[in-house]
Amino acid sequence: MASFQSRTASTTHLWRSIDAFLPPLNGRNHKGQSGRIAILGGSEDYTGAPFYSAMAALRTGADLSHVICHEKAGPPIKCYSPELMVHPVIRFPRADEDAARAARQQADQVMDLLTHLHVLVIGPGLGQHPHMQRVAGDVLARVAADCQAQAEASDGATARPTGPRGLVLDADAIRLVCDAPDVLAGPRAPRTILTPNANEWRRLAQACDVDLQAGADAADPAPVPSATLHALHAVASRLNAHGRVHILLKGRADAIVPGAAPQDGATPEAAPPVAICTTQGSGRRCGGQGDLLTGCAAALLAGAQLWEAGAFQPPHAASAQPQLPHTLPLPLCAAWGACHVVRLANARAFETHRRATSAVEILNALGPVMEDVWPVEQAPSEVTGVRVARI
Ligand SMILES: NC(=O)C1=CN([C@@H]2O[C@H](COP(=O)(O)OP(=O)(O)OC[C@H]3O[C@@H](n4cnc5c(N)ncnc54)[C@H](OP(=O)(O)O)[C@@H]3O)[C@@H](O)[C@H]2O)[C@@H](O)CC1
Ligand SMILES: Nc1ncnc2c1ncn2[C@@H]1O[C@H](COP(=O)(O)OP(=O)(O)OP(=O)(O)O)[C@@H](O)[C@H]1O
Repeated sequence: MASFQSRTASTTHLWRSIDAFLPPLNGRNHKGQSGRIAILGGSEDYTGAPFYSAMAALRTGADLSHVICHEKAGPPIKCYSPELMVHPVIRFPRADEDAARAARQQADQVMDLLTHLHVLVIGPGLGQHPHMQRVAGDVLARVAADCQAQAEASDGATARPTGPRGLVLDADAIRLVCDAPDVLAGPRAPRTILTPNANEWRRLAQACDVDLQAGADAADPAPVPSATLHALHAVASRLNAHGRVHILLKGRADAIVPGAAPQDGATPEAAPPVAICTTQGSGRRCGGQGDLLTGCAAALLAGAQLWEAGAFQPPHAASAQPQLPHTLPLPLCAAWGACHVVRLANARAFETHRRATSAVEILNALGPVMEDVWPVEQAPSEVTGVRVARI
């Protein structure tokens, strides 16, 4: 069995990637060009989760952050923050309505809202109500199919997909993948990061028929045991055999593993790159940290995809296609960067708030942490004074 640990991605390469695809603050971009994100989640019971996710995306540098939620979640989320655009388009069907039809119609409305967005997060606060799951499952399948179809249509042409080409799936959305493990199987499926916690991971592995006990060695001293890394690779490969799906397993050390990527020219038995994040957080394990992580990952994934499309190149750049000095998958780098900053924000919030640290303090620490990690070096504006001209 190949050793995954020996192929652990060096953080130097991870840093270089994230440095490259963090949207530049050069005053040339207009609103939205550094990332347009939506969170599909938020139900009657859970309104905090989509708020944390959407706000974390903004604090990580995305320009626009939407929440698409149940009608009863809309008012509270709108009251939490004026910065979020909240669309409470999901409602339970009336007794005289055809439930499947109502779900389809609401999914249509959601799809309309997704036009021109870069990354969609599904799951935070979605809940397990069959109607919420049905609408979200329909949206997931349609985003996957649209991305595939539009990528095929644009081969050799300049047309670009108009819906999200990146997905982050967490919490209750992991159930959707468990129920339909082929939903992301296409060779041009959206680049997807699944972010299971230990509980969700067990469910996902079971749905993919991957035995978590195979090769398990209780004496393995690695932060993430080799058997777990193999299982992560097996599950990601089962979900997509073309390297489009990455799994970020959260825990004491976070592990990010891509599925098989035959297009990289790697031999089938070669081990894939793996990123492990052991950045010091704190002992505080309050709810909502996973939600913050999804928003950060979405913003960084959007940046990565925009960078790849040449969106951050200066005008008249010699090449529209930027290059990295390595072949680490972009979602791997984005996911690792998100783990790193959320852990740092946890540690920073804990310095002040100690046992009282909760998700809102971690959210508020994200801005200072982003500035520590990626300082903004100079004022973006080229305007140095006021000029009055006669016309
Ligand atoms: N403010 C809000 O609005 C928030 C809303 N949220 C939303 O709530 C919804 C449900 O999310 P969830 O996490 O409670 O459900 P799920 O993962 O099924 O856990 C069920 C059981 O699994 C276990 N367990 C959990 N983690 C584990 C671990 N690491 N390692 C091992 N075991 C673990 C644990 O059981 P225990 O072992 O303690 O008996 C737990 O009781 C979802 O929509 C989410 O987005 C949250 O994001 C929080 C903030
Ligand atoms: N034992 C741990 N030690 C240090 N950091 C951890 C630990 N467990 C999780 N984390 C950090 O917290 C982040 C969120 O993981 P967690 O397991 O709390 O997710 P979750 O249960 O899905 O969260 P949520 O409450 O938002 O649903 C992880 O990415 C990781 O960085």
